[in-house]
Amino acid sequence: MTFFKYQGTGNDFVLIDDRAGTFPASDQAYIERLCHRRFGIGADGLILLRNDPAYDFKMVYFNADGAEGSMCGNGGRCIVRFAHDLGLFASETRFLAVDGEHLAVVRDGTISLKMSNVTGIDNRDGLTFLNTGSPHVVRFVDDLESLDVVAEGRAIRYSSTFQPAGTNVNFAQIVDDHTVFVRTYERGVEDETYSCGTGVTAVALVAHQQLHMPGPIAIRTVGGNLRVSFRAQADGSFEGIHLIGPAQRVFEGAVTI
Ligand SMILES: N[C@H](CCC[C@H](N)C(=O)O)C(=O)O
Repeated sequence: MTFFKYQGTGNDFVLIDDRAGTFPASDQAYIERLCHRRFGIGADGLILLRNDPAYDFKMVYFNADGAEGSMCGNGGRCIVRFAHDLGLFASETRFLAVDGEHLAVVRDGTISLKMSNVTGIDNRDGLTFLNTGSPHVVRFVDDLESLDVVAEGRAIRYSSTFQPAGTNVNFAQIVDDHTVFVRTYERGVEDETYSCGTGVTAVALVAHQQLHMPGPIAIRTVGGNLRVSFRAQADGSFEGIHLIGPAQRVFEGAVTI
C-alpha cells in the first residue's frame, strides 16, 4: 500500500489515497501501528482521502491512537495539499470532513482552510472551553517556554470536568498586540504536538473575545507560523473563520506491515 507523509507546521500525518475504499479503517490497532514512531511510519495521525458524490473529496481522520478523531485543522490543510497534488482541483476546493463542509484555497505554498462556525466560548469549572471542530481548553500563561505542557495538559485532559470525551489543551502567551505563541497537548496523540490547527483557531477566538486582540491573529507554534482570521458576531459566535498556513509533502513510500 502506497502512503504519503505530509506536515503542516510540524503536525505530521500519513495520507492515503483511499478512493477505492479498500483501507481497513476499522482496524484501530493497525492504524496505531502505522502512526507509531518506532514500529511504523510515525505520525500524529492518519488521514484517508475518499470519494464523495457531492464534494471534491472526503477527509476521514484518525488520531495516532488509531481512533477516529474530531476535526483536524492542520490535517485539513495537509489533505487539501494532497488533493491538489493528486490533481483533484486547480486552486479552490470544497470537501467533506467529520464536522461538515469545508472550503479551501491553495495559493503558492499557503493553504487557507475555512473552519466550521463556532457557536460560543464557555467556562467549565474555571477553564475556557470551546469547540472549533474539536474540543479545546485555552489557558493563557506567562512563561510558556518553560511550562511542562505534557503534565499540565494531561491533568486537564483527564480531569472529571471533560469526561468521558476528554479535551485538547492549549497554553498561550501573548507575544505582541497581534501575535500569540501556542503550545498544545493533543488528545488522541496523548502528547504535545508541534502545532494543532483547531487548537490555534480556538486560541485566536479566545484572544479576541477575552483580550480584545483584533483579527487576523498571527500564531507562533513550536513547528511554525499560522494565521487565523474570523468575523466575531454580536451574540458571541464566530463566522468566516480561516486557518492559514503552509502544508508540505515530505515523502512517499510503501507500507509492508
Ligand atoms: N491536530 C489537529 C487536532 C486533532 C484533534 C484531535 N487531537 C482530537 O481531539 O480528536 C488539528 O490540527 O486541529
